[in-house]
Amino acid sequence: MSIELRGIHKNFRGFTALDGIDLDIREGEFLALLGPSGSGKTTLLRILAGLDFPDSGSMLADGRDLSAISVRERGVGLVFQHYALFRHMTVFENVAFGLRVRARRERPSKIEITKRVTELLERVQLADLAKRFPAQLSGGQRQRVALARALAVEPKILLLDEPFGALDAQVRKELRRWLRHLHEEMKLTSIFVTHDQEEALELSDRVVVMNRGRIEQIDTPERVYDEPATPFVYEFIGRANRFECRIEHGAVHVGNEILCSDSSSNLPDGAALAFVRPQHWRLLAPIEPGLAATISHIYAAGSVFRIELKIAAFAQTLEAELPPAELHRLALQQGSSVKLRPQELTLFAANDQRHILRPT
Ligand SMILES: Nc1ncnc2c1ncn2[C@@H]1O[C@H](COP(=O)(O)OP(=O)(O)OP(=O)(O)O)[C@@H](O)[C@H]1O
Repeated sequence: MSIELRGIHKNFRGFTALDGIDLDIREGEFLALLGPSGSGKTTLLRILAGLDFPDSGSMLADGRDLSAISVRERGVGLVFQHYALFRHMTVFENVAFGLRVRARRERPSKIEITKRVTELLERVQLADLAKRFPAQLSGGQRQRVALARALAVEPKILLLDEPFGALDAQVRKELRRWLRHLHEEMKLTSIFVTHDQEEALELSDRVVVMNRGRIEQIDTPERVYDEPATPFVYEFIGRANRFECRIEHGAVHVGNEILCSDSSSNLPDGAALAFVRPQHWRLLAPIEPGLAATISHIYAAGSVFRIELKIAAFAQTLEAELPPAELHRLALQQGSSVKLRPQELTLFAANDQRHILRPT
């Protein structure tokens, strides 16, 4: 099912939860709604599910007015963070529930229900646990039951609200990969709410970054990370060093220092925000030109080292990231003096126009 949202607004007693949402959801895609707490993700999902209604705006599903289609007819499968499984029913009965309560003329036969539920339990790798009750399952298993139950009614669209939010990191990682495979195998259209950027980037075809009831960017995971459309997206996705700066004749000034300059670019003069990712700093010997900095801490972080630096010229702590070989080659340690030069820098000038500079 494809969905087209235009100008969706939603207020709760004077508080604007959604502030003009325009969004096209394509058939077969996996879309992540990503944003901080309170940005409107759940409200948007509830509106799509038909559990809530917008104050204004239009919604079309395959060209039909979605608001005129009842919740049942919308064909949505819903999975929430807190698995609302029926405690007194077995896994099998939980999954069969949505089919058994259908009106007689729409209800599949008993044999068909058994066949469909058995197939689904195999798909979610729970066939062996069909006779167990929810209390006898792990959190991850319960969420797979919740998913099988949502899928039993063959939804046209699957809506998931932080379905793995309550699970520990390892189980969460496994389940999200598994969910991605399931999405492809079953040719679903899925919308997944999360405030975990890693989850959104790993899972989805496109990420919708939300902030204060608005969409900041809709793009592929690569592009929201490499080419953030706004300062908010830059800081929300991935690690970032942020500078308030001034642009004068192609030079980016921070305090009395020059972060980089590129006279060939047509940067507009004036105030701007500059961002540098930790892995985009070059750390150089103190005799080289660049920002003078002192290493205040070095942390081992898996396959890289995170380096905290203090800039002498202005009160700011920065973060750089280096592979171990580079750290050892430069013989860097706590207290070392270095010069810093950005290899890549993103500037948001007045009117939010974005410029990506890659000084040589
Ligand atoms: N029924 C309601 N009554 C009043 N305010 C509400 C209601 N539902 C949501 N809100 C408010 O609307 C805003 C958006 O809420 P929403 O649940 O959509 O955010 P979210 O991005 O899903 O956040 P979280 O990640 O914390 O779940 C919040 O400030 C919330 O307090």
